[in-house]
Amino acid sequence: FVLNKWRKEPALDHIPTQQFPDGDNSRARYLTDLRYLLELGYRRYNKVGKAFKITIPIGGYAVKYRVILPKDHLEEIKHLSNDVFSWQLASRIIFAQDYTGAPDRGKWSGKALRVGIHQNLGDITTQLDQRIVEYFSSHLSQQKGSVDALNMMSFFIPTITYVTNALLVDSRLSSDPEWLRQTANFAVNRYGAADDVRKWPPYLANIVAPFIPSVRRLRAQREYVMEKMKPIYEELKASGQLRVDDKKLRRKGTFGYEWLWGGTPDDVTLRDFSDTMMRTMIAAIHTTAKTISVALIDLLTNPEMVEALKNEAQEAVSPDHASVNLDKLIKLDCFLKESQRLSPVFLFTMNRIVTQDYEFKCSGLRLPKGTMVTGPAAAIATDPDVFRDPGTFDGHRYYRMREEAKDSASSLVLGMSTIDSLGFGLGNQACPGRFLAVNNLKLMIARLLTGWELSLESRGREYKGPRPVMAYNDFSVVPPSEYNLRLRKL
Ligand code: HEM
Repeated sequence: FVLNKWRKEPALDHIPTQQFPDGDNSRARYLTDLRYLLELGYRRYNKVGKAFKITIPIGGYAVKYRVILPKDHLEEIKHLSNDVFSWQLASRIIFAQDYTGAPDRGKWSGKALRVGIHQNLGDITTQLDQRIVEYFSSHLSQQKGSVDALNMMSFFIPTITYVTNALLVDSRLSSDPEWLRQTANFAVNRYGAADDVRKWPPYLANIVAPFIPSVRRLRAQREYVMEKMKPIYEELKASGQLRVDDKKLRRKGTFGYEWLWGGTPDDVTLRDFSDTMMRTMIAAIHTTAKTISVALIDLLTNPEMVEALKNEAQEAVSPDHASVNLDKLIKLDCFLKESQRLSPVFLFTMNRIVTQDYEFKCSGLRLPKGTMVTGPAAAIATDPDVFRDPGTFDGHRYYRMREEAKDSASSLVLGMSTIDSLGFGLGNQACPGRFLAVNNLKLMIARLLTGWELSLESRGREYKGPRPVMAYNDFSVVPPSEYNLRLRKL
């Protein structure tokens, strides 16, 4: 069986392998130093138009290599359909879904989410702001001069869980503490279950999986979501909204489940609908929490930026504090873009599995069916031919770039994906929730900057040192937990 499995591995001998030059290619090295490996391969191969591959030394993956594509190859595949370069299949492998039982991606869900967010973004932003204010008011000290010190991920995960839930599902669920606890846990469990499964060789993983505690929890959570979504699903089905011919009207709604519903196929099942809700939460919560935690560390280790962003935020918040004009938060947008450039949540994005043999038009490179490809997001973002002094954090970098290139300034905003800015992926399978994420991030930071004096704390003392380099576990950033956010109420 093992030999058979090996033989089925797509033949990739024509693509060079990048390894760590000192010969330590262990699992531990891969998990902690992947950024370096990708940068080496990017400079050596991608920069001269060649693809390279890296071994994935983690058991349980159904593929052995990741093929990292140069920019022109990524441009070629960015609009190819999910049926040819499939994110759905890639995520099945990355999260060892066949073993863990994590929910699969519905074919319609990305588009439904993207269109729903696009059509409702104004209302979404108003709701987000109200929920953020509400959450901060009830979870942070309100007395002038009082001080809170918070572990960022421990604070922002529940904040974003609450805010996202209040937007996606109505108060039946968003006011239920058990639902909030479970939704905050999905993402951790999905990664944890995949890691636990991969400790076993693939031929044993299927037998062992049902006994692994994290897998059992994930499977139980999936059933829990379905049970909780059932009344909502039945209500939506009975409402006959899917029979409304005008697609625009179908996708209008106060809550995410309504506009998502508008984009579902007519025969969507309860399983598919509840899996989509679960996957949306998984995709939304930890990514946004990591991004804001990293950004606040970047901000508070660059004191000159704090003043600039605070002044801008004060201009953007209305005199009665009732609303925030996001169009005025240009410097904040540029700052967040720089933070994402240097410490993206994912080292690579555009993970896809090729579903048929494919030959690139731009180079003639052949990829056999079943190959996993990806785009070197972090390496491109630190390429000196693209960014001057790329290793330095420069909070005004994108502001200057936008001033210098007025015609293309719109492509430099945080939510826009381009080949040099792959933090949210690229093309028709790029993150469908990114404009919501961007507005959420800006609102949270603007509200924090105008309501509190912010600083960093390390080991109980104010931290005034340099910006720390962010660590990665496998391909995902780990905001350093030794820095707490200190807030003094203004
Ligand atoms: C700063 C926060 C976020 C980051 C950095 C991020 C990043 C990404 C990336 C890189 C992808 C894969 C795209 C590709 O490979 O081309 C993705 C997919 C996705 N994102 Fe986001 N995202 C964020 C927030 C959100 C939010 C708030 C939502 C929902 C409201 C969301 C929903 C999704 C969904 C549904 C997918 C497709 C994944 C799937 O179906 O498995 N994301 N995101």
